[in-house]
This record gives sequence, structure tokens and C-alpha cells, in this order.
Amino acid sequence: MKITVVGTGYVGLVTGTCFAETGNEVTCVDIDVNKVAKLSAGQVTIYEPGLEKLFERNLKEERLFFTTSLEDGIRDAEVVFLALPTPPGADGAADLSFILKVADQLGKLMTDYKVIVDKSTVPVGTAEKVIAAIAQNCKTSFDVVSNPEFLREGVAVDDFMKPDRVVIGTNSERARKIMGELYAPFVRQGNPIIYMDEKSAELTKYAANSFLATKISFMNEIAVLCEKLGADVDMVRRGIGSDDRIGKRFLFPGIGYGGSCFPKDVQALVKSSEDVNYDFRILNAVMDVNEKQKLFLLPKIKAYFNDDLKGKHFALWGLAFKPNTDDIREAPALYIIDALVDAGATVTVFDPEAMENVRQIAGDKITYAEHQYTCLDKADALIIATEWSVFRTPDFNKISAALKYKAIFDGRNLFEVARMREMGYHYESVGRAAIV
Ligand SMILES: NC(=O)C1=CN([C@@H]2O[C@H](COP(=O)(O)OP(=O)(O)OC[C@H]3O[C@@H](n4cnc5c(N)ncnc54)[C@H](O)[C@@H]3O)[C@@H](O)[C@H]2O)C=CC1
Ligand SMILES: O=C(O)[C@H]1O[C@H](OP(=O)(O)OP(=O)(O)OC[C@H]2O[C@@H](n3ccc(=O)[nH]c3=O)[C@H](O)[C@@H]2O)[C@H](O)[C@@H](O)[C@@H]1O
Repeated sequence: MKITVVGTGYVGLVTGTCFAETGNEVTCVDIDVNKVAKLSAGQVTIYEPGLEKLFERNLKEERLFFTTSLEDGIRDAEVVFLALPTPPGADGAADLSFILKVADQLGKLMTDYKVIVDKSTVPVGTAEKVIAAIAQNCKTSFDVVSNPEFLREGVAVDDFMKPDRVVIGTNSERARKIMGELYAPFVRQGNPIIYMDEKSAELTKYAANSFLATKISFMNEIAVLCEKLGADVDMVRRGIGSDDRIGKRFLFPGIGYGGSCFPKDVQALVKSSEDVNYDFRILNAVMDVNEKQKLFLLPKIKAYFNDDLKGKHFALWGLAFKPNTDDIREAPALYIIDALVDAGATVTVFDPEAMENVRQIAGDKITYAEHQYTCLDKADALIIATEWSVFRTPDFNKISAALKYKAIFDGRNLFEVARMREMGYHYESVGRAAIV
């Protein structure tokens, strides 16, 4: 099938590449001229494990194309995916201007029937708005389908190629058939295509992200309680996660959730609720807990340095909002850096993939280390913000030799408390006994 993907960011590029991988001819459209030039020249523009191999193969075998021209991009396409930004507006509602602008352009350009797919995360009722925007000028028939994406960054290719489920929101038999054919290679017995109406599909996406964010904030509150009661959150996590009604995943406490979606999608669902006079109390609490959790380590760090961080120098391992991605959107590390600098401290950072993205926004406010151990030079203490696997079994001899104080503040509970005690570290983490 010939398809188009409009927007070649994290979702669009993975979507386009994976649909090419199942034999479709895919044209990706983006307004970012540099991005399109790099992609056309064979350079992948995001860090996603496993993407480069698929990308290169499909580019070489001429199933994957890139253009800045929407008109060229949609020509002869049966399906057009919109994988455009839906950032939070000033009031927290999802900003649909990117989507509706392209919908308007499509209405003017389309010359034959197409299925237009909302792949982006959009508020309930957006499909109707997209239909209206296209219909204003469109001379042909078309359908609009809601097909929310559930991939996680860092495992995006795997998540797309082996989805737990595919959600298709449409009342059009014609569109349903086309989408069923397109997704057939991705679904098997255990992970079906779930067909529903557009509004339910739109809400499913927000409900999924919001529930996952709720699990995280719940465990972060349990972690705070563990510290006050002298319990161990790792034990509690294992104790409750063994109940398959709760499940083992998304129960890891830390310094809060970041990324481009949980923060914006929880906020957008709260806003959508307010718009229909509903006060979504749980989600307001989820957001409040998460905001506070980002700086969970700061009081511990300040207490260790007698509430005076002026002139102190910190090594910070981890910048990306989570491991295996270069994405720093809403990364807790950025909030920690700001708090340390505001308190008069200096910071040297290291991250396996996200350094350039941080350098673009933080510039020379901080310093950047080429290696995780040179990051420790002249540091008073080490702070860990992202659980990259390369940080999980470090050379503690190098750490203790480099740090002025044998102090580690671990926002992702990487190390065993007992072991840190044995090695004589001052070790503080989230929801577990502090080693002082
Ligand atoms: N990043 C993720 O892990 C996931 C994101 N989503 C949703 O997918 C949507 C896209 O997210 P990302 O891919 O992360 O965004 P992104 O910001 O990485 O990519 C968006 C792309 O759209 C392009 N663009 C903007 N205006 C355009 C236009 N008029 N024509 C063509 N291209 C245009 C931008 O240049 C950019 O390359 C959002 O609604 C997001 O909530 C859903 C699931 C996962
Ligand atoms: O809509 C989206 O963009 C995507 O958002 C999340 O995926 P993602 O944000 O890429 O990353 P996650 O692995 O979900 O982690 C999100 C945040 O939660 C944090 N987290 C995750 C799990 C956990 O147990 N504890 C925890 O603090 C991570 O550190 C990270 O900051 C969802 O998991 C995807 O299903 C969804 O498609």
C-alpha cells in the first residue's frame, strides 16, 4: 500500500520506517528542511535502538522516501498519517494548530479518496475537527480515523513492530478495511486490533498515559512514606507487583516522570475534563506529586552540605528523561541542574546520548564531560538522574578516588543500600534507608 506520514519526529519516523518494513511504500513529509535533507541522505535524526538498520534497509530498497512537499508526499497515497506535535497550549490544553493546519492543506490538495489518520495524541472530538477542516475545500471523499500510538521511546521499534494492541477509531467500513489490511502484519492472536468509535479511541490514549503516570506518582508517594516509616520501597514494590491485578511494571519510584508525553497528556486530560465541568482530582494530585518528585534529592543534598551549596561542584550522570533515548523533554535532570545552579553550585554532566540536546539549551551554564569518569573530576558528590545501564555497575574505586566526598545521591535507585554501606559511601536514594 502507498502511505504518507506527515511529521517525521519520534513517532513519524518510527511509524514510516516500520510500515516500509512490512512492504508498504512510504513517503514521509516534514517542514524541517534540515531533517528531510539528513533523512534523504540516509542519516537517522533520532536515537532509537534498532531504527537505523530498518531505516537503511528500506531507504536502500526504495520503500522509504522523504520530502518537504505535502502535495508530492500524498500523491497516490491511500492512507495519510498525521504524526504532528500536539504540545500543551498556555492553558494546558493540547495545541491542535499543527494538525488543523495540515488538515486544511490536505483538503485543498487531495484529488482522490484517502484515509486520514490521527496518529498524534489528540483530545476527544479532534477527529470531527479534522473532518471539518478538510471538508472546507475538499473535492473528494475521505475518512478520518483515530489511531493513537503507544510506543515508548527507547524501545519504539519493538513496541511498534509488536504492539500489545492496535486501536482503530472509525465508523467507516471502508476505512476499517484499509486499516485492518495495513496493520495485519503487526497483530497476532494475543494482540488484536481493537475497533471502536473515534472518541473512545482518542480517550483511550489519554487514559492509558494517565493511568501509567498515576502508577508512577503512587509509587513515588509510597517511597516518601517508606522513608518516613523506615520501610524499603523496593520490597514494597515487589510485594505488591507480584499481584497480577497490579503488575510488576511501572512501579519504580524515582525522581518523577518526564518525557514529551506523560506531563503534557495528563495536563491535557485534566483540561479536557475541566472543559466539561469535571474536576479530575486524581490527575491533579498525580501532577502535583510529580512536580515535587523532580527535586526529591535536593533537600538531601542540601542537608549533607549544611544547607550551603555555594561553590560546591556536582557531577551529574544522566540527562535524558529515561535511558536509551536522546530525548530530554521534561527530563528531571534539567530541573535538578537549574536548582543546583540557582543555589550557587556548578555542575558537570555526562549522558551517553543526550549531551548535544542539553548543550543546545543549557550552553555554558554547565560543563560537559566526554566520559562518565572524567565527569567526576573536582566534584564534591555524584548525582544520578537517569538509569542508563552503563551507570549500573560502575568502578566504585574510580568514583571514590575522584569525589571530594564519598557521597552519591541516586534518583533512580541503581545500587543496593547494603553494598553502599559496606563501601563506606554516604548514599541516598528514593524510598530506602539513607546511609549517612
Ligand atoms: N514521542 C513519543 O514517544 C510519542 C508521541 N506521541 C504523540 O505523537 C505526536 C508526535 O510526537 P513526536 O513524534 O514525539 O513529536 P516530534 O516533535 O518529535 O515530531 C513532530 C514532527 O512534526 C514536524 N512538523 C511540524 N509541523 C509540520 C507540518 N506542518 N508538516 C510536516 N511536518 C511538521 C516537526 O518538524 C517534527 O519533525 C504527539 O501528539 C505525541 O503526543 C504518541 C506516542 C509516543
Ligand atoms: O505517548 C507517549 O509519548 C508514550 O509515553 C510513554 O512512553 P515514554 O514517555 O516514551 O517513556 P516511559 O517508558 O513510559 O517512561 C515515561 C517516564 O516515566 C518514568 N518512569 C517509568 C516507569 C517507572 O516505573 N517509573 C518511572 O519513573 C520514566 O523515567 C520516564 O520519565 C508511554 O509509556 C507510551 O506508551 C506512550 O506511547
